[in-house]
Amino acid sequence: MTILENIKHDIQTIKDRDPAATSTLEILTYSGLHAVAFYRVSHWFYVHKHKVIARCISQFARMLTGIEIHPGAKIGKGLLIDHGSGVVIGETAEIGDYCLLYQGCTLGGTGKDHGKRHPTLGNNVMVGCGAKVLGPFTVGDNAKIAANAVVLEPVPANSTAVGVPARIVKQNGKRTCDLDQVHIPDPVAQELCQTRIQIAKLEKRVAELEKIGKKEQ
Ligand SMILES: CC(C)(COP(=O)(O)OP(=O)(O)OC[C@H]1O[C@@H](n2cnc3c(N)ncnc32)[C@H](O)[C@@H]1OP(=O)(O)O)[C@@H](O)C(=O)NCCC(=O)NCCS
Ligand SMILES: CC(=O)OC[C@H](N)C(=O)O
Repeated sequence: MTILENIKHDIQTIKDRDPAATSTLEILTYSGLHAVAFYRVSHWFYVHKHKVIARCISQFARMLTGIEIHPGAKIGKGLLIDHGSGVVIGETAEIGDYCLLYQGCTLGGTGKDHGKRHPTLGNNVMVGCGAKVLGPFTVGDNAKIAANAVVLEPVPANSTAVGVPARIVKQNGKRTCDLDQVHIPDPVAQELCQTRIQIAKLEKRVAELEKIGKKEQ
C-alpha cells in the first residue's frame, strides 16, 4: 500500500469506528489522523535511512498533535488514534491492522530491555485511555486493554486486561476465574474453580432436598 492509500484507509476506519465522526471533512480535523499521516511519511524516511528527517517530521507532528509516534514503529492498516493527546508509541512497537488507541496511552519500554523494547499488538486491539503497555511482549488479536491498565505481560487473543498490574478478566467472552492469581488464565486454577462452583451448587441442592425431606416427615 502507498502512503496515500494507507491514509485513505485510516480515514475510512475513523468513519467506520468513531460514532462521533459525521463526515470526511470533520475527520480531516482529527489530531489522531494528522499524527498517523505524519507517521506514515516519517516511517518512509526512516526505512530509507534518513533518520534525522524522519525524527524532524515526528517531532513536528508531536508539537502539532500531542501524539508522539517514533518513526521506527511498525504500524498496520487503519489505525485509529481517538482524541490522541498524550499517546506515545515507542521505536520498536508494532501495531497490527485496525487497532484503536485512546488518548494518553503508551506503548513503551520498561527500561530493562535492549533491542526490541516495546510491545507488539495484533490486529483489532483496543488500548484504552491512559493505559500503559510496557515491554517487548505480544498483545493478541482482538484484545482489549482497559482504561488506565498497566500491562507488563503478554495478553492472549480475544481477552480483556484490566488493572495495575493488569490481569486477564475475560477471555473469549467468558469471565476468567477469581482463583487466577497469575495474569494469564491458568487451566489448573480454572478447573479448581469450576469444581468449587459445582460443589457449591451441589451443597445448595442437598440443603433444598433436606428441607423437603424434613417437611415430608
Ligand atoms: C475494559 C473495557 C474495554 C471493557 O471490556 P469488556 O471486555 O467489555 O469488559 P467488561 O465491561 O465486561 O468488564 C470486565 C470487568 O472489568 C472491569 N473493568 C472494566 N473496565 C475497567 C477499567 N478501566 N479499570 C478497572 N476495571 C475495569 C469491570 O468492572 C468488570 O469487572 P467485574 O468482572 O468485577 O464486574 C472498557 O471498560 C474500557 O476500559 N474501555 C476503554 C475505552 C476508553 O478508553 N474510552 C475513552 C473514550 S474517550
Ligand atoms: C470521549 C469518547 O468517549 O470518545 C470515544 C468516541 N469518540 C465516542 O464519541 O464515543
